[in-house]
Amino acid sequence: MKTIREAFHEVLEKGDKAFVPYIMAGDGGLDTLKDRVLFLEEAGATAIELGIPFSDPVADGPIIQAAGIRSLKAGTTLKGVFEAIQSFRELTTIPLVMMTYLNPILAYGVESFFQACEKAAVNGLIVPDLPVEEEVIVEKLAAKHHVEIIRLVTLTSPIDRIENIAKKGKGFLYAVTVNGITGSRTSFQAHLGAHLLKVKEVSPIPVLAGFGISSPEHVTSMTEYCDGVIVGSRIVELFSENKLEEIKELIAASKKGNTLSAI
Ligand SMILES: O=P(O)(O)OC[C@@H](O)[C@@H](O)c1c[nH]c2ccccc12
Repeated sequence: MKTIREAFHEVLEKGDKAFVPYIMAGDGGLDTLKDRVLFLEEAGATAIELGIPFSDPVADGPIIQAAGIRSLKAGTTLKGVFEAIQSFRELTTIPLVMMTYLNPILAYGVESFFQACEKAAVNGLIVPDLPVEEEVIVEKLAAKHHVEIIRLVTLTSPIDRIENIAKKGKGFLYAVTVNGITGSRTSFQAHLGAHLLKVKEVSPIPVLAGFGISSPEHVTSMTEYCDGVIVGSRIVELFSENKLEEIKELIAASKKGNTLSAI
């Protein structure tokens, strides 16, 4: 099993860019999780971001919210997700990054949560409603159980704050590309490329762009300015429509020598 650093190093050294798909755990039933993870790994994902369904997902757009509701209706629990991961984790080599709001972690018990992460070999954690200033709540336990906290920076963060966050950051830095919630966009701000280059300049760890990326052309053009992309809503949508070939095309666009022209 690779660490986040090893997985990214391998990809970037080849001249490819990283591709991290987001899936909602338990969307389609928890038994689909293994197949989806293995499919994404086979298709060339560098790591997988695994969402935990939550009743009040403030940063999620409509597609991911709907996936969360489907998953909760299917009876998904955090405990169930850990058990599912454990059951197939040995078959995978790429890192798993869990994305959850703070509340489910507190409800599970912070220490038990990190113990379960370690047992299931979860490498990283994204907690969108955990401000850097309050990370002390989880920092020590995360380190003890070998879970890297992935930090987010936004378009409106001043560059010195971005630099601070990047320097404290582990794994990779998540550069949010739009103001607002997750979900597909047709266009991005004109100065986004310059912003991403600036973030890259101050970050000692790989910078991945995420939010709104939904086509192979987006992937190609975004990766000109950073080390890779995270795609959520579009992947969730394509899985629910069973359009697996389109998922492969999205991932392939992050690899060197892909034939798509940038937009
Ligand atoms: O769905 P999009 O626009 O492709 O964006 C990725 C995003 O879904 C995923 O990383 C994510 C899902 N929920 C989140 C909450 C906060 C930050 C990030 C996320």
